Amino acid sequence: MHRDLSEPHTKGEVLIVEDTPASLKLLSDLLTDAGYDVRQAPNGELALWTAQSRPPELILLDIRMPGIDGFEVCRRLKQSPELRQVPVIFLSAQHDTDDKVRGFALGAVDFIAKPFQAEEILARTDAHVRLGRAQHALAQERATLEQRVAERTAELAREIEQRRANEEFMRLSSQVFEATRDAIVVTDPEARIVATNPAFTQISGYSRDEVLGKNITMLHAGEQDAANLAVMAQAMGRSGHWSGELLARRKNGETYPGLLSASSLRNGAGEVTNHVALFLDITERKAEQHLIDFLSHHDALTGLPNRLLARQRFEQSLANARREGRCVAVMCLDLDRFRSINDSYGHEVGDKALQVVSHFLTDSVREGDIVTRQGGDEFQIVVQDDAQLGATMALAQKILAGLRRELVIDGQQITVTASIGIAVSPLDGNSFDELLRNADTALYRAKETGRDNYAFFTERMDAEIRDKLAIQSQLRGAIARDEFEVHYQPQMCLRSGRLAGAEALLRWNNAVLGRVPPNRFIPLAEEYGLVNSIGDWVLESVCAQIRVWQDQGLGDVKVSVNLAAGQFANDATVPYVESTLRRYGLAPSCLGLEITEGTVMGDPDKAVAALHRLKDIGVSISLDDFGTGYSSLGYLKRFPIDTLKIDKSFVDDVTTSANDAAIALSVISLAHNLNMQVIAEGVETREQVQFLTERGCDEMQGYFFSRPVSAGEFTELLRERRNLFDV
Ligand SMILES: Nc1nc2c(ncn2[C@@H]2O[C@@H]3COP(=O)(O)O[C@H]4[C@@H](O)[C@H](n5cnc6c(=O)[nH]c(N)nc65)O[C@@H]4COP(=O)(O)O[C@H]3[C@H]2O)c(=O)[nH]1
Repeated sequence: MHRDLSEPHTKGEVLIVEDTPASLKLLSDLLTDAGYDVRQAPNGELALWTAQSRPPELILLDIRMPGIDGFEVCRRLKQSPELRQVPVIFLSAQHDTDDKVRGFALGAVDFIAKPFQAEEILARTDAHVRLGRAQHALAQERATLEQRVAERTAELAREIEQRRANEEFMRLSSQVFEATRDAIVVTDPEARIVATNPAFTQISGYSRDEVLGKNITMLHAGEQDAANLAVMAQAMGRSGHWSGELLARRKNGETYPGLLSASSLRNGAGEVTNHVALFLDITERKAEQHLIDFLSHHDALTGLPNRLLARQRFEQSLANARREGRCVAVMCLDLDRFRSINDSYGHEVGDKALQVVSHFLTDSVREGDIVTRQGGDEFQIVVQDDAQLGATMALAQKILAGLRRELVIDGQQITVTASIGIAVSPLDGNSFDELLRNADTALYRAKETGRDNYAFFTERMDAEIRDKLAIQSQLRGAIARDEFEVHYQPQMCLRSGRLAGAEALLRWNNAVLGRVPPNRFIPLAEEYGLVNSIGDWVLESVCAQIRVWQDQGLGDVKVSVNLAAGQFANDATVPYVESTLRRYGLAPSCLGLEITEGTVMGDPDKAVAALHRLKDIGVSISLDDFGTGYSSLGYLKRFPIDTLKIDKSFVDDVTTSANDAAIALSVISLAHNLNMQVIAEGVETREQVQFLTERGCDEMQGYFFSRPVSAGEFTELLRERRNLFDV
């Protein structure tokens, strides 16, 4: 309820408290006339109420009044916070000193003695109103000042708090810079190093002083990782930030993978002031990652690839195999009665056995083959092979034989056998899962047939392969066991009607396999590398037999011997033929060599040279199966061949098929044009004989004249000089 005195519009507002109406009027009129705003109160209670309702600037207070007197009014005024400052002038009798003392004690500012003197009243009123106003203004100014001081103090306190917070932040930043495990490198805009932290020294091996002022690229691995560095430089130029992996180099020259986060700092004008690089040595993290990758792709017990990785590699193998026209075989291998190993020796030994087996398998396969384990005692092997599946079979046998040998684990001997199921792509499927499923089916068959065994998924293949395997194992000892015999098929000269010679045909009679036709075992002998020793044996037998016939006076019989592709390609064949003829004292004209069209056309240039070497010995050469392949006439001219042999397949229908007749005829005229002889094989009927005779064929052989017969029977033929045309 303070009045606003900033712009006083009266001389002052005065409350006059006087119980004597005449005095009250006198004072009131006097002051009103003097320009004061006057309020009146005739007793103490009203005085307090009036003052309370709006504080005056001055109170003229009579002391003696009925009810509460002036002293009490003054005392109460001084107790009121709103009115305490209002100056009080007591109105009292002239000489009452006690009143004055008491009045001043209560806070009065002055006394006006009765009877009133107008000038005194006006002077004192004026003085105290002015004084009050001055004091009020002073108080207001002080309050404003105090408020400003308080505001400034608060502002300063805030500034101090802000500065303290900044300092705390700086202290924290510097602690972070010092204590962080990330290396921090700060450079100027030209990438020259201006600051580093201790982690940088720890990671790179460089002290701060060693790198200050140097270009930050000195910390990079260089050439090996140039591409990444270029990517980073580009990103920094574009966006001012890059994070990723870089290969860094330590002071000792060692490189290490770092995880880097680089940023450019800019000033208010947007210019780059610094670059900051944070990086971590992630060598260990990488190693852990590799381990995790390894474990997620490998079996933890054996370290072999797991199904996931095996499938990936299988896909590659299959793609390669398709490109090269090869096969991919998938084997499922299961250790027989493995549970009993666990039961008898404990799981620890069982685990070790699995590890030993996995090493053994890994050592047994060829590079590029894949061995995997998919838990338990089951292993899978992916084998790259050709259509003959020789490598697959050899591997299966090698594994079975190798495992059969006793394994030594922790000093204990453990016998392990295995069963193997095999499926082959493309015949048995083209996906890893399908082949595994089929190999698994084959595995059950291998187990059913007595374990320690292998089986193919396709039964036909299984039978074929078993058959091949049996031939292979029997063929090895066939010469030693004297199981071979040479039969001779007469070859007739059509002009003279006489026996011109014979073709030597090999016969194999094996105790286990019985009679095996040469068409079956010769290609396998080629495959297993046995054809040279067998061929040598045939040549030796034939030469020995010719020697016998000559010694028996049965004439110069000319015998044609079949030369296998392996023999033809073998450099040792020519010297062997030569030395054998010499050993038996035979003229080379006694011997003919039959080479198939397929053999010479494989590599015709090489064949020309090889044929010349044979021809130089003096033996005659005939080209077998002529017409079945694709002989180039150009080469035929260059081959030093004596005789073309019309294949049985043309002879068969020579009298019934115009085509075959035309072919036979062409072969005959071609041979004659090239100064070669013609012999037809597989002649079975009189009509064929007649047809070929009429067309000028020189010689013939076939069941019409005689089947291939033993040396003994052929000796009889020679001796009797039987006319075979009359059969
Ligand atoms: N149906 C029928 N067949 C007839 C007739 N006349 C002959 N043959 C058979 O036809 C084959 C002819 O022999 P090749 O074309 O040289 O074909 C031979 C030859 O390529 C190969 N061979 C036989 N002996 C040897 C040998 O000592 N060394 C080599 N490298 N290969 C041999 O085995 C093949 C088959 O020989 P073989 O089974 O003895 O079969 C022989 C023979 O027994 C006939 O009128 N009708």
